[in-house]
Amino acid sequence: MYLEQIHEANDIKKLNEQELAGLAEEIRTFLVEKISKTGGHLASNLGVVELTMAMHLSFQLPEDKMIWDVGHQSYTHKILTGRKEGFDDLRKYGGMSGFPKRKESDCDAFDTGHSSTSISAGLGYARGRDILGQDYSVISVIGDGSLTGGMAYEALNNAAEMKTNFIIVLNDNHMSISKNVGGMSSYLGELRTARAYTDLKDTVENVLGSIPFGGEKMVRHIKRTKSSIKQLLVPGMFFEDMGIKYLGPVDGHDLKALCRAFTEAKRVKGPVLVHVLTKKGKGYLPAEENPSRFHGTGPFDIQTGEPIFKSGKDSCTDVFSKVMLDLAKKDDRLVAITAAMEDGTGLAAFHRYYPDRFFDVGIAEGHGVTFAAGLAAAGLHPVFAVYSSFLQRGFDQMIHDVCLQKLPVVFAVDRAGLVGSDGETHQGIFDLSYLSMIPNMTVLSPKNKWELADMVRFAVRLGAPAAVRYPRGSAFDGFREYRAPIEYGKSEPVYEEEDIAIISVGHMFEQAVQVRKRLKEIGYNCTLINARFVKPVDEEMLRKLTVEHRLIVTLEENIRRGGFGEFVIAYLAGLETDAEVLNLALPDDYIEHGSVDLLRSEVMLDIESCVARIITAYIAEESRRD
Ligand SMILES: Cc1ncc(C[n+]2csc(CCOP(=O)(O)OP(=O)(O)O)c2C)c(N)n1
Ligand SMILES: CC(=O)[C@@H](O)[C@H](O)COP(=O)(O)O
Ligand SMILES: [Mg+2]
Repeated sequence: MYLEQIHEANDIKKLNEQELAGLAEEIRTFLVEKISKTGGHLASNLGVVELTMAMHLSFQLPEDKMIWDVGHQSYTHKILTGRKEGFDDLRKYGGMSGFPKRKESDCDAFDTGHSSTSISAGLGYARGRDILGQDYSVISVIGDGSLTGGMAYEALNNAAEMKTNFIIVLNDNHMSISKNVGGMSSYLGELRTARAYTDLKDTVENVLGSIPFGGEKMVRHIKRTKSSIKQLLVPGMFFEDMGIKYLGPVDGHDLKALCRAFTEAKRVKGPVLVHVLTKKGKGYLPAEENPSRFHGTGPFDIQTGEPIFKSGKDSCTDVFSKVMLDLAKKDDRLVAITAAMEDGTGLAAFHRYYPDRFFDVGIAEGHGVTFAAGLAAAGLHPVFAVYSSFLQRGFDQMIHDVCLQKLPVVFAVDRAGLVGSDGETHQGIFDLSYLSMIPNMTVLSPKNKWELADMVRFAVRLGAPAAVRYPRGSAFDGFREYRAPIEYGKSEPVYEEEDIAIISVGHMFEQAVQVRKRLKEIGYNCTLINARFVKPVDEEMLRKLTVEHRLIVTLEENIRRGGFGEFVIAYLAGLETDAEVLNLALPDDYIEHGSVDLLRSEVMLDIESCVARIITAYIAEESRRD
């Protein structure tokens, strides 16, 4: 009933105190109902309902700029800025994004998706405002998990120096996706109990102050000095010492306290950090009890919290998870690294069985890569399991720290290709390009679950930098009998005919089989090769194909630029051959959210489009020859 009164930004300011309490409750019910149907990031959103409401009560939109780190917690912000109808199509193709998008609303000040960017972007806004002589507030909201990312510290360091008015909200729910890790997390843990420090401060001051002859002087001295005692008495010293005013900790579910804190924050000249304590999953018991499971969820039953769709098949992540356990049993030098994604990358079991050989470095992919390089230099066999789009953060480290020294780090690149509903920021569509261009890097991609297992084993044995890339979701379980041992740089012929040859990269194999089947039904002869290696490419195979084929088709779920197909074109251009090459790859663009099937058809990479494009190219090639 209160939600009905929210049609656009700032409408929330029309509600009174009692109505606001009702609104918070309605928002939570709304979120649980909607996300139980569409899936989405539930737990983080339930945790920031009051925080978001307080921000919307305290600031003016779209004039003031709110920047949500990662942005997975921006659902209440979307509701309060007139987008509640969008939740029926949340993260569906053509529907509302699960992250802030400037193109979606003028109240979304900055697009996010990858972690730890909000302070940098906010600071940029704040300085831009100053230079242009404008007057608005900038508020960056960053979680305690995202505060494990290096960019956040680079930005804090810079903010402290710039001294411009800038509000940083630290949403501390004591959780990343899994348990938060690291020294800053422990420090925040101490600040969380700052109530105790405040009490202690009062007690110490009272006791000392009551000492006759000099007690008050001691209190004044303690307050002035930067001693460890002061550290005990003043929470947030880390930030304060840097030059960033610290306010808090504030109960993140107490709307009045939050609004008071923002009023205070607005008065501060220079950067200020408001430390807010929230509970991830608040208000929905299954999410409160298991925030990791409800961090990002598919559709679920509200009563039980159980997922509605359960795939009977192993995911690629499951396969990787099992191989790692098997490898660890035989190789006591094998170590595993994750950047805050132990569940998502399938390393939770490894963590349980081999806690001393497991490292969660926090949301710190760049550090993770160089840390792995160090482990390798020390004689260990590190495997860094990481999502394709997040590994973009470790690009220089792969070049400079791993490959230049030929250190044997294995990259298990999960979520490669289209990931679906997370959209533009999370599609793993650049890795074949950025991995293949690095000297000394070997790049493999499996056609099915058995080959995935074989490739991980191969990569660990290789003793040189190697990446194995595989997609989100179910692993293809066909073609089990095609399991010839992996040979360095060698592809795998699956069907050998003539006229048309399809070279398929990794998980596109399942679709390539279907494409070939259709072509055969129409009357075309068609060879099918599983590339296996994206680097080095099997050049001998390419040369052979040119002899008996008029059209060579490459199929990959990566952008065309710098991908496998582009290499094939360049290589064949250097040979004396008449064979034409058709690259079936992704366009030079960002690809939005939606189901993978829909997205593939949108970019003409679904079965029907591939068949049509191949026939068109073949006919063009025929007429060229005639
Ligand atoms: C660079 C990067 N690495 C990993 C992720 C995946 N990720 C999304 S949210 C999240 C946890 C963030 O924790 P926190 O900031 O505390 O927010 P909370 O979920 O607790 O609300 C992680 C690891 C990401 N989005 N970006
Ligand atoms: C917000 C974020 O970056 C993660 O929560 C991501 O959405 C996880 O994706 P998966 O669902 O593929 O694990
Ligand atoms: Mg958190």
